[in-house]
Amino acid sequence: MTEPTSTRDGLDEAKAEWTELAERIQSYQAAYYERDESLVSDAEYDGLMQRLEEIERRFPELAGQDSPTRRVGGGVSELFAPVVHAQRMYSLDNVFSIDEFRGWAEKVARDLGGAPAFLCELKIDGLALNLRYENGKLVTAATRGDGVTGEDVTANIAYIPGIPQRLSGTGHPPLVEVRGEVYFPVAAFAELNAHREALGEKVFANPRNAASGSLRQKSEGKSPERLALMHEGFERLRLTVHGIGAWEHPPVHSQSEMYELLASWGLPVSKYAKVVMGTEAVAEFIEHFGAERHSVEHEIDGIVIKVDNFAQQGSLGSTSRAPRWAIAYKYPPEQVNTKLLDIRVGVGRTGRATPYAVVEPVFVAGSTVSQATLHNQDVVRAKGVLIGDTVVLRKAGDVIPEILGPVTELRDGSEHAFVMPTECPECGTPLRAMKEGDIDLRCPNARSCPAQVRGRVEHIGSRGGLDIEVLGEVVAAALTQPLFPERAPLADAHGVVGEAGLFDLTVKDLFPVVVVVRDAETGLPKLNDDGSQREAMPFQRRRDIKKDGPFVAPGPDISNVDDAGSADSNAADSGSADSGAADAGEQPSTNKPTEASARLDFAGDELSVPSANAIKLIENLELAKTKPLWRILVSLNIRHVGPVAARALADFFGSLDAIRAASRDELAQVEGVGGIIADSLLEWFEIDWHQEIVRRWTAAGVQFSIPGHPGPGAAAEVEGVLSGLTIVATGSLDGFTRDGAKEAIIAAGGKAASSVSKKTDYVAAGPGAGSKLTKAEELGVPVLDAAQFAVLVTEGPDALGLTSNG
Ligand SMILES: NC(=O)c1ccc[n+]([C@@H]2O[C@H](COP(=O)([O-])OP(=O)(O)OC[C@H]3O[C@@H](n4cnc5c(N)ncnc54)[C@H](O)[C@@H]3O)[C@@H](O)[C@H]2O)c1
Repeated sequence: MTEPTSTRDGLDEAKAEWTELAERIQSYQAAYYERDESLVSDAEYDGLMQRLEEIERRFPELAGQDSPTRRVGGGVSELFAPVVHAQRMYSLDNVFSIDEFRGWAEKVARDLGGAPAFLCELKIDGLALNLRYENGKLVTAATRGDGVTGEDVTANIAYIPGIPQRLSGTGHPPLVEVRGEVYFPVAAFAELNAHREALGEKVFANPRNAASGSLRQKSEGKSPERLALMHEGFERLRLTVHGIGAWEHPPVHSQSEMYELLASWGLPVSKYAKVVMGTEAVAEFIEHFGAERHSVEHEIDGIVIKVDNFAQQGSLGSTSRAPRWAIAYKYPPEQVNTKLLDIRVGVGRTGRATPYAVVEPVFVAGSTVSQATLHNQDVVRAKGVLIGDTVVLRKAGDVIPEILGPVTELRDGSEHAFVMPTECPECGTPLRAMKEGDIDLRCPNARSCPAQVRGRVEHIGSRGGLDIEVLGEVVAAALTQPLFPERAPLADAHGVVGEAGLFDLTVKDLFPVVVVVRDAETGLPKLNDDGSQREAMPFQRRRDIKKDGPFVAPGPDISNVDDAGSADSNAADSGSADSGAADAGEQPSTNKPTEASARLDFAGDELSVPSANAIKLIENLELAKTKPLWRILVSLNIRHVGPVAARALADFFGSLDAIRAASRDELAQVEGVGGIIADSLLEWFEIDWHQEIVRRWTAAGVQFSIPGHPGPGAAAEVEGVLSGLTIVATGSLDGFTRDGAKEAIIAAGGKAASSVSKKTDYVAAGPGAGSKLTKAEELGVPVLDAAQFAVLVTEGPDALGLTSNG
């Protein structure tokens, strides 16, 4: 028996899916076009549209006139009078890869009988506007609406700078429709949002929604403050023209020529548009602006590629939704929606308590994001996010992810506000502001808060400190074990952790223990791609590794633990629920820090198979004792004393004793030190437990002086390729951090100065260099780029073949 046609081909299922999709898309369109809210991310929306198109390709009978694929999304709100466009306004079809673009270009070339010239433009993420000029005078301004009828926003347009009420020049046609995009420059968007927030107005999630929400406003019923805010919005909007509508017999033959004509009439056209031949040139344009996306003053979500010639545009025509002579290439999204699962607080090296968002893991701009910092409780309040909200998360390139705000329309009442804890989540000490008026809260227990000790120990091992390969975040955590600090290798006889005992450690102290991996600066647990906490066991011995299973500790203490599962459940019940790492108990994971694993150490002295890491750490600590004085100074974790200040202090004074003996003035006058660092040093020396660190490190053999240094003032000159030369580094130099550039100069025997004078021999300048570069040019000081600078610090000035200043 043959099946009925409809079910045989899966038409019924397809129809059900189509209906559901179409309804969802329509509800998203209503929120987006009418209320300026994005209930889902653009990428998700585009995905739904693509799916709808796919279904319609298989079942063309489903693609009726009312399909979202056939219509220009958008409508006309009752707030505004309707305006019928003289010529229809279109949307654009999309491609999401260069290959897809090539496919489109091939089809166009086939239809035209040859490859056309393409006009490449930035796709501005704003709001489409239609300006109707009659004999050179602006008559109406309207939004796109459904493409046939738009909303009359003429009154508001008058306030937007750069939109002429009357065209300049001559030769204006009786009627011309000019189309363009109204947008917020990125900087203006941030400022507008700040003002809106201060007035208790809804904050916009992105510049496109802000442009639409700002333009589509009425003055009726607004308080004077809100009217002022509305006008501020208008005045910050800008227009870029990107097309024409009705115009009988335009006097030019191509869109690019037309832009020249419109510009001559005083209309704002884009400076980025470019006519190119061939798909490779288009691909280059796409790649170029993909990399330079953030150097453009407005948001772009892609590139629009148009057939430049009007006659060719005409022969290709349009569908009911979009022209066939243009296509939008969309860049991968930088903004996504996800769920805010929780807001937790981390404590970093300096004791700062930082709220951070735990979100449902989501892939954006090349990686999976599962958390984002929220800086402090004011920021949480300002963003208006509640735990349980759907939030907009943005990650642009390599920039750290940021929560932009909530999607308030999706709230169901189950969300709740974040309350900033009053106590340090890691040690329970009451948090407080460092200074009056300081919004950041800190844990004042600098001495033994495990979070702070862990951060300091990691800093000691870092490249800018003693540069100890094995002493990274994992080992630092293991040495200070937050779940059972009193059992940590760095705990003293009273169970208090601290770095004083670092150089007294022996291999025996380094027992296997499971640790939660955390960030030293923020104290936030690092997460795996699936959102679970990252854990590690740095001192695992070979025989501890149980085949095919999680780690189980040997030894008498855990003889009753037969598998890791029951060890885990012990941990969840263990009495340390209020310590920071107790979070671990909430995460599904096989390797939780357990009391059993934290204890296993004391299984006895026998370390028949010691951990390779443990041996390496002890060896490296031994070597570190005689590292250069500046590295030892950095390792003391004195506020503001980084590698540059530490080198200056070490070179000038030659020993920690001499630094301690110096007055504030003597410290402050050293080049690269100054008042703030001098104060910080004096404060540091006053604290007992800091003295204790120095005493114990000294007793363990750490060298706090430069052998043979002649004493304060007689800085031991480093001999090198830059001896006798003064160099200023400014701007961002590729391959060097700011401190790194100075360090490189000093290490090569040069003097790293911070201001440019006649005595300066070279200035190395990268992007962002400001007045120093100008000064260098005025004084005729040779200016080097990053590549030349790299040669200078390694091979010296001769290798550059340049003469220095003077
Ligand atoms: N997140 C949501 O809920 C939601 C809902 C609806 C729409 N959207 C977004 O809007 C898109 C659909 O909107 P659309 O129909 O306006 O299409 P579109 O924004 O993808 O492209 C068409 C528009 O691009 C604009 N544009 C910008 N620069 C241009 C240039 N140089 N040349 C020509 N046009 C230019 C024009 O205004 C034109 O109308 C979706 O792809 C999605 O990104 C999102």
